[in-house]
This record gives sequence, structure tokens and C-alpha cells, in this order.
Amino acid sequence: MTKADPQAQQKARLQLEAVSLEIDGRPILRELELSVAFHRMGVLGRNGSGKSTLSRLISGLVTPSAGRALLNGADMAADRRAALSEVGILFQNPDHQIIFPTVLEEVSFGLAQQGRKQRDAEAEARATLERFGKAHWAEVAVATLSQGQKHLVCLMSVVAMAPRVLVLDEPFAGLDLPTKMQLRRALGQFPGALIHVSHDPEDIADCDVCLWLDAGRLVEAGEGARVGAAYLEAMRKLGAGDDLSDLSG
Ligand SMILES: Nc1ncnc2c1ncn2[C@@H]1O[C@H](COP(=O)(O)OP(=O)(O)OP(=O)(O)O)[C@@H](O)[C@H]1O
Repeated sequence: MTKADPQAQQKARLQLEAVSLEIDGRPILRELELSVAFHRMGVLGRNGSGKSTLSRLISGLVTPSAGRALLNGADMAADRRAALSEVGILFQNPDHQIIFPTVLEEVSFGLAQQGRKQRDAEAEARATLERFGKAHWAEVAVATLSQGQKHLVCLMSVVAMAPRVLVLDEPFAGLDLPTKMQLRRALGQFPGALIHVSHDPEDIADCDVCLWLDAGRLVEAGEGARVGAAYLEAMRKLGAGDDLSDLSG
């Protein structure tokens, strides 16, 4: 991911204090312990390792079964309204995010939720569409867009709310190369802190910090390039083997 102008770089702090999460008695995240400041954080892990669950937990959409998760010192699950300005999440599947018929309504919604008058929310939403070169999408029915285009609508919706931290769950999934390049540039200019979830170390190559999850456990956390390289080597070893029991899940 392209780095933002260092002058404009804003950092965030993520604290995970003995965080565990069980769903229906099954451990999904296990005793995660971390305190780190970052501008760009990558979260790497294989399918089913717990990356999406961790992003929801950091964003306050799920509460841990044990322990505490703090973003910039605050528990996002405790005050949902305050969390709207603190953290924005882009889900892996746009169909889990989109609720309104047109692009303008979708992008305006979060802004109105933040307390803006409808007219101001729509003006800000139009300005965001303009910034992404998509002013002509305002009245378009979301249902008529492709999956990649819907992904972009979701991204514009969260960016419009200007949260201090943006959590992106596989933002490049299903995007064609030019769209991915444009999106990468747009994200590079996002002045706030960013958490980027991916299974591909190349996607998060420029992150200053990287977490590596495996089966709900933190394998490593530290300098982005170092953790990314260690992850890649481990994945290549697994990929070179013939043992099908190594397949994720
Ligand atoms: N609501 C849920 N109910 C039951 N199990 C769940 C639920 N959400 C996640 N899980 C399980 O938790 C584990 C981690 O899932 P998660 O989606 O967080 O992984 P991931 O690393 O994001 O995977 P992928 O890369 O495939 O998207 C999986 O085994 C999944 O089946």
C-alpha cells in the first residue's frame, strides 16, 4: 500500500489485553496480547485464521468473551455512536454492508448517523463520490453494480465518515487491476490510521506493523516487512508440501 505523506501521518494505538472469543463454545480468537502504535497495520493469516473476526472485534461489532480490546484507549463496543467517528470498517462482502437502494443514499447514511442534517450529509456524500471520480454514480441503483463496484461504494461510504481508523477486510478481493491500483492510491492518501486484512503479504507490503494470525492465535506481531517475509516463507513451505492435512480449516 502506498504510504501517505509522512507530514500527514496519523497514528493509532491498538491494545489487546488477553482477548479471547468463543462462538458456540468454539474458540475463534485465543488470548491475544498486544499493544502497538501504527499508521498502517497489516493483518495476515490463512483462510479461517480469525482475521475477519478480529477486525469486527477491533471495530466494536463483537465483544470478546474474555479480555479487552482498546482502540486509541477506548472500547469501541461500549459506545457505538462515538465509535462511528473513531473507526470505520469495510466488510469483506459488500452485501453485508449495503442497505440502501441508491449509491447516494448509501454513502449519505453513515454521515447522517454521525449527526449531520440530511442535506449536509448528501452534499458530503456527493463530494466523496466526486473525489473518487464517481459523481455520475449518485442516482445509480446499487443492485445494478458489479461486486467490485459495490465494494467501492462501501469504501466510499466509510471514507466519507472520515474515521480516525479505517479497518479494511480484504479490500482488493475481486477487483480488476486498474481498480485495485486506483483504490491503493486512494487509500494511500487516507490521512488516518489504517488496518488492512489480507492473506496476501504483497497487499500489505508497506505497512509499518503487521500481525500474523493462525488458528486464532497471534504467531507474530512486529515490523511489517519482517513479519510479512516470515509469513510468506511459512506459506511457501506449506504450499510446497503434499500433506493435504495442511489445507486451512
Ligand atoms: N458467526 C460465526 N459463527 C460460527 N463460526 C464463526 C462465525 N464467524 C466466524 N466463525 C469461524 O471462525 C473462524 C475464523 O473465521 P474468520 O472469518 O474470522 O477467518 P478469516 O481469517 O477472516 O478467514 P478468510 O480469510 O477465509 O476470510 C472460522 O473457522 C469461522 O468458521
